Amino acid sequence: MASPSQQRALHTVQRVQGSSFDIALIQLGDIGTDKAKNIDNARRKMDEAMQVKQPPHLLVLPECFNSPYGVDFFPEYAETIPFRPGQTQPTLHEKAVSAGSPSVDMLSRTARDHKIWLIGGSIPERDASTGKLYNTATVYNTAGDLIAVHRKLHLFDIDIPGGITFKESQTLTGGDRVTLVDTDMGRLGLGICYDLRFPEMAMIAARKGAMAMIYPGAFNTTTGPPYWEILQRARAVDNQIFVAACSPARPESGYPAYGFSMVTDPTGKVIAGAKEAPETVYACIDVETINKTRQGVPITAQRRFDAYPDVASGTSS
Ligand SMILES: NC(=O)CCC(=O)C(=O)O
Repeated sequence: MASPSQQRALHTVQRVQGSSFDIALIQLGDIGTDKAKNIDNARRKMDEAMQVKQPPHLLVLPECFNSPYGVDFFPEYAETIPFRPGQTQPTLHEKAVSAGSPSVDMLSRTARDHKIWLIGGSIPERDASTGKLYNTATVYNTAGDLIAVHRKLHLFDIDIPGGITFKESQTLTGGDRVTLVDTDMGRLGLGICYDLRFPEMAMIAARKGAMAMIYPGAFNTTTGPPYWEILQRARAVDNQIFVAACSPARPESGYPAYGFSMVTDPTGKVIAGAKEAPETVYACIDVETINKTRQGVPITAQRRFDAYPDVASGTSS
């Protein structure tokens, strides 16, 4: 016999609150060793992405957009970000642009100039008080205020003989929390690249009402083909949410970023995507698709937490 709370859950399909919005993933090319050039290039590509008939409400950049992706580069390219994880008040635009981080300065100005929401990919971050380095995504509202950061939680430490060996932990420290961002459009979950492999983050975000998981990323030509798309579709289907992941384009040399930025809907269908070359990917995150998917296949209301009590039930708030 189901308990009263299970009975209630059986009849309540979890509806997501929010409004539909357009997203653009900027698959940047030419990320090189000249940091100022990387920052200028990102700004130019974002300006271009806004020159369409129906400009997007949210822009997303790739992982490590201001620096080559490599452990030896992180200490040199790291910037101190004027926002601490867990901070509840935004860092206002004026403070963000005067804090001495050229990347934050550019991102904050871009969000404000275009009056858009912006997930500024990620950059190597140096914590001002501990000196530790992180791989960190920053988020801006339409006034250019810095409203959230996500420090990559799971560091990319892998060793595939004959494929790729990478050890972010040689120079980086992992973050310590799942990041949810409340926007005008609704709640978003945020992860960075390797975080995509850990279903718990997306599950927690979805149970707490996120309508999409957004991942700045940089898979590579070894792990990209077998894993990049299927991981995104799995996160989307398991949680009946949208998933968007933004990569750099495939470079001629250096870390072989995979490309293939894409947006997946709550049924697991890839609704927009790029190939290897630089490109901006546009898609609509439609709340009603989430609600329709959940009504048709009501797994959000059918979970049997009585049978797996060690898995937290989460909350829709
Ligand atoms: N930048 C990253 O975290 C890469 C993750 C990756 O390639 C993977 O296979 O996972």
